[in-house]
Amino acid sequence: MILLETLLYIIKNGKVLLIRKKRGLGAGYFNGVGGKVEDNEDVNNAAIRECIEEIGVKPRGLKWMGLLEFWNYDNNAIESIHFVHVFTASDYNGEPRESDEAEPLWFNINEIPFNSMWEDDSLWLPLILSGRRIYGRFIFNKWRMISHEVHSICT
Ligand SMILES: Nc1ncnc2c1[nH]c(=O)n2[C@H]1C[C@H](O)[C@@H](COP(=O)(O)OP(=O)(O)OP(=O)(O)O)O1
Repeated sequence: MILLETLLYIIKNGKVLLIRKKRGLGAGYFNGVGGKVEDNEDVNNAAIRECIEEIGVKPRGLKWMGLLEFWNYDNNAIESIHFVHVFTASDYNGEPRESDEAEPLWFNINEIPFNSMWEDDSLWLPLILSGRRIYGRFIFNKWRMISHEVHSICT
């Protein structure tokens, strides 16, 4: 199964808006807003749609910040490959609100709750939050990370 997905981080006044995911893959973890890109949708519009659906705000000032690959194995068999386009946004319209998918919460940029996030996040999210564009590839077995690589994208 190959999936095309998005992640979006709204960064404003030295804080980043994360969600506590309430259901599905990664439930209980903090993450950016995001999810699967739909048919006939580009990745920018998917990132905007997921943000509106999950926390009720329309992000503004979107910047493409990189591509992450998550390869998940179940022992020797590939279970899923996720190609995830990552964005930041500098502002938004509306007021963040909870949905059945997500609870939005602001964190200081230097107080990200990495202990309650996907294991890979601490390897790349600080780079994105400092304005670097990146490519990352993370290999998991049953969603436990077994190897990784992270590179800055030359601009
Ligand atoms: N390992 C890792 N680190 C950080 N982020 C993620 C992962 N694996 C992941 O899947 N993700 C991200 C990528 C996506 O943004 C979400 C998963 O999206 P999901 O909730 O499955 O997609 P939706 O389209 O919102 O879900 P449904 O509507 O189908 O329930 O996690």
